[in-house]
Amino acid sequence: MALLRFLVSVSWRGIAFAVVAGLIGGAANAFLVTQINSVISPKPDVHGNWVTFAATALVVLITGLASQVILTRLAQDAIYRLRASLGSGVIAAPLEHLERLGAHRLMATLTEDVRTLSQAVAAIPSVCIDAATIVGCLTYLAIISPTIFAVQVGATLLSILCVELLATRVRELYRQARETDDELLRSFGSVTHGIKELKMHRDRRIDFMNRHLLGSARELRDKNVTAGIRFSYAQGLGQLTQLATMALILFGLAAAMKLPLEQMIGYVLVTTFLSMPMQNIMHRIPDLLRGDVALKKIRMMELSMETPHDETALGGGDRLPVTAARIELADVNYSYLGDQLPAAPMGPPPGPRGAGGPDQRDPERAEHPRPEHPRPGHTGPDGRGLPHMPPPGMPPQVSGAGERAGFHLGPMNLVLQPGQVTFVVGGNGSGKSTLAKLLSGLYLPQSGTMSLNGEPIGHHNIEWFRHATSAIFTDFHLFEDFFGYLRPGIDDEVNRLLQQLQIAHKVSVHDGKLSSIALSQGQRKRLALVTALLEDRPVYLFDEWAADQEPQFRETFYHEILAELRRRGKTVIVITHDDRYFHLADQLVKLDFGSQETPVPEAASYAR
Ligand SMILES: Nc1ncnc2c1ncn2[C@@H]1O[C@H](COP(=O)(O)OP(=O)(O)OP(=O)(O)O)[C@@H](O)[C@H]1O
Repeated sequence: MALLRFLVSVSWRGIAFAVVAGLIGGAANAFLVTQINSVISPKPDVHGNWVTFAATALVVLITGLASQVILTRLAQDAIYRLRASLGSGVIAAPLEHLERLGAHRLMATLTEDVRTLSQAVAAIPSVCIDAATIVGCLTYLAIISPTIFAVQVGATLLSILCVELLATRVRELYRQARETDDELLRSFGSVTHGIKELKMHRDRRIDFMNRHLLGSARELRDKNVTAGIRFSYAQGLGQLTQLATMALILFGLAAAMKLPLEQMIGYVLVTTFLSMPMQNIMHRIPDLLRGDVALKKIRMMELSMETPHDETALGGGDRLPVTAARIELADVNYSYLGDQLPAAPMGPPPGPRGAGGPDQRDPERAEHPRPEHPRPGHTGPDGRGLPHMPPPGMPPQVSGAGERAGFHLGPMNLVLQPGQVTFVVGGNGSGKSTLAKLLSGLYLPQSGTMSLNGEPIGHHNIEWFRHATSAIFTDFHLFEDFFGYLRPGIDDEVNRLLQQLQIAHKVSVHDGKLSSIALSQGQRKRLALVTALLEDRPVYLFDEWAADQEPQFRETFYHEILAELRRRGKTVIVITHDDRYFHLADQLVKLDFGSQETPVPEAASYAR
């Protein structure tokens, strides 16, 4: 079971201790049964006395407690590691992979899967202890009557088989329910983000509720109910098998084989002792099945630190950042591949651990190998071009049924110089933001060369390249703290910038923490600019930054802030639709449906 492998991977020593303690406990439990048996048996055993009973009970108590403590620690440690690994995994995953997964899937994994897995992992300690007790009791049964033992074990295996057969279907239902969870989370996302629209439009709201939110919720409920009922059948079947076995032994086997009374008493005692742990295990199985599904889902998300595209392995982060940046793009192409899942984003080649191929490290991956990530200009194993990817400069192809055609940007050829302001312009969806993600190092070109000060950029130095740029994207996030900037005098620096950007009356900073971020969109963008200016990096990238600013401050931005950055030798990239300011650019890059238009010698020709 993937769940157990996961727990063992956290600490096999801990598991080994817990298992040994559990087995001792199980054996002590069995011995307890012999003690009771010796007292109530028609031929009382002289060895059975209260001191031995008390000593055995103490062993049962201590070993049970010890394995419970060890396994609880282990389970919580596993959950902690999982949370830590998922958190870092999200940060480490390439942006394009996260974009393809979508926020709703990420949220479902970070909340639902982790919660489900926690429940499953937390159930494992008691399951282990119960299993040890069952082993102990069955061993005792084997000693008192090998015949009864054989029948009992046969019947137990039969009921396990019945439960397992039904559990396969139940597992599949839980898997489907988990997929529906993604949809439900997507609907909840629409509720929170689209609350204004839903409130304003009754018919849309009703339709949305019925078809999406309630639809997914109903489906989830039905799947869970069906799974629960099927599992109850499985439990019933298991119980029936056990009762039938008991009847067979008590009323058939005992008479047929003339089993002595002591053996029968021992058997009854053992089954009484067994019923509790067996029931416990049965009740925990749904939790374990759901946990197994959650773990597989987490692995499928490819967010684990073990994945070969782990960005923490990217190079160049420890190099000194450049002070002036000349960025050159030569025949650079980039394509989105639609939204198929699971995706195999670009990433550095697998490290030494992956030398045997990722499939060797994870048997589940071997079952579901990740598709190759086709790149423009690359060929498939048969030597022909791979599907979906247009050759450089060509429009995207419409792919097979159910897949959305991607978008292609390029080939891009441009040079961005220090002390130069470049405007990137073009219609909606022409690829400006995609170019911004390339220029800031969030995406890597799929073909062509992007270089910084003459050094080609790849996975080996992408972190170094990213550190050259301060970017404010259209969908930027504002942190309340100035993470990573806590240097002496930071408050004064920030407050001075807040004054300059005319928002000091709305927000202040104390110990690197902003007093508020409940601001208008324009004010929030000014705060983002504060962070960017604090970074003082050689490249500044603004994606439609001025669009939400009042006319007066827009003037300040284009005439003063950009001029100041140019004067300080910064390489400035401004994505804008505002043609009133095009004449202020040193260079204009115009995009049209992903293609770069022939450079216009006079930037002013775009001006009104
Ligand atoms: N993560 C993504 N996955 C797949 N396709 C994407 C993704 N992001 C953008 N696209 C597609 O790429 C194209 C270019 O998008 P981009 O955001 O670069 O355009 P833009 O020029 O910035 O547009 P706008 O002016 O409207 O902001 C669009 O057709 C869009 O559908």
